[in-house]
Amino acid sequence: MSCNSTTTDHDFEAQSQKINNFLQNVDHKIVVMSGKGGVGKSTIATNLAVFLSSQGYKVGLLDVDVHGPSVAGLLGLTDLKLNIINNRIQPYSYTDNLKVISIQGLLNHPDEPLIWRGPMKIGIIRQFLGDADWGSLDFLIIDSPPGTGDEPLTVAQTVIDCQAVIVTTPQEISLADVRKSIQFCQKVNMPILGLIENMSGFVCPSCNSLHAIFKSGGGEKLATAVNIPFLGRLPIDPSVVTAGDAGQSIDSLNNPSKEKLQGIVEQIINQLPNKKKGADSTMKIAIPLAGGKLATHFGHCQEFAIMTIDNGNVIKHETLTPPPHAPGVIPNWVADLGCTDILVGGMGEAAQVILKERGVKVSCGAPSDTPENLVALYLRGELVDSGNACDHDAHGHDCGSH
Ligand SMILES: Nc1ncnc2c1ncn2[C@@H]1O[C@H](COP(=O)(O)OP(=O)(O)OP(=O)(O)O)[C@@H](O)[C@H]1O
Repeated sequence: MSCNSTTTDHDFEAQSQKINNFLQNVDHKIVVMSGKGGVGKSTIATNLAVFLSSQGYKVGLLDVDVHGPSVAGLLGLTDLKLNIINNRIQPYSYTDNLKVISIQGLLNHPDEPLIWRGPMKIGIIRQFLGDADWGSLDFLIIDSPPGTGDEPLTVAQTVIDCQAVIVTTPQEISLADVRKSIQFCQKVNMPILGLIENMSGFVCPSCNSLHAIFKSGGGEKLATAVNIPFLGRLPIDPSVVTAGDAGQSIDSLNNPSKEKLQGIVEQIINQLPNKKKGADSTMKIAIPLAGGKLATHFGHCQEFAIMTIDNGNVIKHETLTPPPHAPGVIPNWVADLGCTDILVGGMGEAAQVILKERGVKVSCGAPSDTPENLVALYLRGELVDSGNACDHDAHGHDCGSH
């Protein structure tokens, strides 16, 4: 192996580690795919992200359609520019709950075409995942270009636990391509959350009756035939085009399309294994303290702040003394308290393993600050998990991991 390839392998591994660190802090990863172009995949991905974030979930929306990014335009961000700080991409905060990354934010001009081959596309998608400060998320929604090319394949191979939502229109020609998408998901072992039939009939604005212009019901029949959940259908609605062109979400419409999409979002949430997590759930966050601020020595801290959060508000703040330090005792004590999350400076790997096995989300790399400030940063998604296990050799101390 040449020196160059060793360096490249090493860089790839290092980036894979960063990607996995990020993904560990995302509860649900969903890629929106379609077999055919122009079926409304970006419209659905973008609006799914908007609807979920307006329900209080922390959502990241990632546009991996390198050649035809649409997400920024659909959100009215035609002059989107992404900042890079310390070599890390800063997602655009559309709202407090919705962060967005699209290749468009890195172009000099929105109309500039990208003439890229596979490896470059794979590289930028991996950077969007591993070298971006997303913070922790309830949902990562990924808008993929149509078909089964480099982009969906990179997502399937890189985003562990990713699930697919497939969008189709009712015509046979579109359904034929969707069968390919379904087979693609099966081949790469990516679970399918379900199928959405878009542009399913036209509701006449004058008489309110439904006209099956492109037929209707084909998507549902296909979903039943291949035994995947049918998530719902959206009719052809001229106001969806007007809203999309104006950079407004379907949430702003107050018409049947909004209700239909709301129903689809509920179906998606119902399909998720962990659906109680997120906006409506209560969180219990543990923070090791010394002198009222985060203690860097997790295993030997004086006390723990235990903050209970309900719908984004701190409703209880306790200060508890942990049991004496011994291998595995403190991580299990934190889990026994019912904590859902723990914020630490660094933590030994063994302690991290115990906590993760017991369903406690670990966020490393928190600065020495008061629990109130740290929780506020964490809830805003601004506390970035460094993923660092404690380096014992460097610090010469015991983090309570053994
Ligand atoms: N239900 C709908 N009713 C009417 N128009 C719609 C509907 N859904 C999407 N559209 C419109 O169809 C066009 C294509 O939508 P969109 O860009 O979301 O498709 P896509 O599948 O992501 O396309 P691409 O192949 O470029 O990725 C847009 O103008 C959008 O506003």
